[in-house]
Amino acid sequence: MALNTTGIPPLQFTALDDITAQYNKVRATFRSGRTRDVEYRKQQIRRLYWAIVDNAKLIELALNKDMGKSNFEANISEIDWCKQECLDAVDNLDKWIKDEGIPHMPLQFLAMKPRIRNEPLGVILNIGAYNFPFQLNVTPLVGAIAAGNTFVLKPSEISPHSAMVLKKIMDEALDPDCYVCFNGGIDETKHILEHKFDKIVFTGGKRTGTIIAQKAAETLTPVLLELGGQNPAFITRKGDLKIAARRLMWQKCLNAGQVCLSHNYALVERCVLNKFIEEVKKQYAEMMPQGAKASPDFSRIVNQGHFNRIKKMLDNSRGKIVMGGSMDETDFFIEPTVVLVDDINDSMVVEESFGPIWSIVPFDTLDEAINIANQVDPTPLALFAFGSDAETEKVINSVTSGGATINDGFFHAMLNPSPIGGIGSSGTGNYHGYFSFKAFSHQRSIAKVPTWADKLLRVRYMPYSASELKRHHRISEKKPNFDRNGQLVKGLKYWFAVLLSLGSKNAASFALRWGVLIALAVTLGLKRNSLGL
Ligand SMILES: NC(=O)c1ccc[n+]([C@@H]2O[C@H](COP(=O)([O-])OP(=O)(O)OC[C@H]3O[C@@H](n4cnc5c(N)ncnc54)[C@H](O)[C@@H]3O)[C@@H](O)[C@H]2O)c1
Ligand SMILES: CC1=C(/C=C/C(C)=C/C=C/C(C)=C/C=C/C=C(C)/C=C/C=C(C)/C=C/C=C(\C)C=O)C(C)(C)CCC1
Repeated sequence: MALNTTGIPPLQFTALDDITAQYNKVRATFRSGRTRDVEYRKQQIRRLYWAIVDNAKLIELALNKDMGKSNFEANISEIDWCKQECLDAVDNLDKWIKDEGIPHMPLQFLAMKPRIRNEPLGVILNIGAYNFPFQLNVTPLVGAIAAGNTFVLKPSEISPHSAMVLKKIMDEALDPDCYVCFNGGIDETKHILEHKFDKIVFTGGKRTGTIIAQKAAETLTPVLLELGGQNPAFITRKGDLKIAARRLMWQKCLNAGQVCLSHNYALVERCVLNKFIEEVKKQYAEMMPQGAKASPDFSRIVNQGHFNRIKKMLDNSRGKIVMGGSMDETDFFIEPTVVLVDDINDSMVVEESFGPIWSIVPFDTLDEAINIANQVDPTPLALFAFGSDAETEKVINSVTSGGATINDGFFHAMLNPSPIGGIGSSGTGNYHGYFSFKAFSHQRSIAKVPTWADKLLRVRYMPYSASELKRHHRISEKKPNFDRNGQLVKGLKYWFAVLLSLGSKNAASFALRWGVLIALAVTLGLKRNSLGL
C-alpha cells in the first residue's frame, strides 16, 4: 500500500468484479484443505501478531484520524487487545483442536468412542462496525483462522483510515488465497452478500443487523450478530456512589461513549440522587480538569451523521441537563452530558445513545427500577449494578442482558477469554478466545462402532424380537427417580447416597464430614490401642 503524507491513503473501494474473483479464490482454497493444517493456522496468526506490532503507529494514526481516539486508548482497547487474542489462540490452539468427549454418555456406549470434532465451517464473512475497528475485526479474524476457515473482511467505511490500515495488515501478513479485505459502502456490501458464506458475523446497529439477517436467511446462512441496545445501570443507596460515578463516567468517556457496551441510562435510588449527580460532576472534573474539549484523552464523534443523531436525541429530550451539554459541530465534539429525566418515554431513554450522553432516571423501590429496565429494553447487551450483594443479585436475576458487571462498567467484556454476545434483540451468538474458535467451528458428532459389537446390537435388527428388546431394557433402561407428580422418590439409591455423603450438600462439607469421621475413628483406634484393648 502506497502511503501519502498523512501515512494512510484515502479509502479505496474494491471493484465489484474483484470482489467476486477474490471470493472465488478463497472458496477454492478452503476446498483445497490448506487451512485444515493446524501449524499453518498458527503461523498465519503469528504473522498477524507481528503485523499488528509493526503497524502499531499506523493504527494509532488511523484511529486518531477517524475519531480522534487517543494513542493511549488505541493501545489499551485495540492494539493490546488484538495482540492478546493472537497470543491466546496460538498458545491454546493445540488444546482447542483436540476431539472432545461427550459428557454424561452412558457406560455401555463408551465402546463407540463418541466424541465431538471441531471442524472448520468454510468461508466466513465479517462485516464490522466503525467504533473499535481493529478490535472488532481482528478478533473474529483470529477466531476464524484458528478454527481453520478462510475469511472475508468488510470493515466499516465510516472509519476509512482504519479500513485502509486493516487492508494493509491483512494484505501484507496473511495468505491472500485465504484471507481478504474488501473495502466499500452499501453497494459493495450488498454485492459481497450475493455470494454464499458459511457464516456471517455482523457487528453494528439493529436496523442493519435485520437487513443482514434477512439476506443470510435466503441461503440459510448462520449469523453471529453483535448489535446494540439500551444498557441500564442500577445504583442503590447501598452502592458505593463514588465508585459508581467514576466507573460509569469512564465508560462514557472511553471513545466518547461510542461503545456498544456503555450504559444508556442509570436508574438511581431517589434518596441518593443529588449525591450521585454531585459525584458524577466531581469525577468528570477529576478525569478531565480542563474539560473534555481540551482533554487529549477524549475522542470525537465519528462523522456528521452520528453527531446529528446524538444532538437530536439530546434536543428532543424534555429532561434537565445536570452536567455538560456543550457541543462543537466543527470538530464533532460533544461534551459528556447527563440528563435527569422523569419519563421513560423520553428520547434519552428510548434511543441508543452510542455517544457521551446518558440519562438518569430516579426510582423509589428496586422492583420499580427492575420494571423500568424490563420495559425499556428487555434484552440489552450489558447491565451494570451497584448496590448490596442481595440487591445486585436480585437485579441480575430479574433483568437479563448479554453480559453484566457488578460494581463497574463493562469489565465482563474487557477480559479477552470471556465470551461476549447479546441476547434477543442485542445479538445472537458470542465470541472471543475459545468462544470464537467454537463459533467458527462445526461441532461434528462422531462415533466409531466396533465391528465385534454386532452381537450386542442384535436388538436393533430385523426381524425385531420382543425378547431381545426385553433383555435390552433390562440391561440399559434408566429408571427415573421421580414420580408422576414430579416429586423425588427417595428410594434405596437416594438413602445410600445420603449415607455415603454423610448428609452433606456440597463437596466442602462432604470433605469436612468425612475428615471429622476419619479423625474420630483414628483417635478412637489410638485410644483403644493405648488401653491395650
Ligand atoms: N455488540 C457489539 O459488539 C457492537 C460493537 C460495536 C457497535 N455495535 C452497534 O453498532 C452500532 C453502531 O455502529 P455502526 O454505525 O458502524 O453500525 P451500522 O449498522 O451502521 O454499520 C455496520 C456495518 O454495516 C454496514 N452497512 C450499513 N448499512 C448497510 C446496509 N444497508 N447493507 C449492508 N451493510 C450495511 C456498514 O458498512 C458497516 O460495515 C450501534 O448500534 C452499536 O450498538 C455493537
Ligand atoms: C484489580 C486488581 C489488580 C489490578 C488490575 C489492573 C491494573 C488492571 C488494569 C486494567 C486496564 C488498564 C484495563 C483497560 C482496559 C481497557 C479495555 C480492555 C477496553 C476494552 C474495550 C472494549 C472491550 C470495547 C468493546 C466495545 C464493543 C464490543 C462495542 O462497541 C491487581 C492485579 C493489581 C491485583 C488484583 C486486583
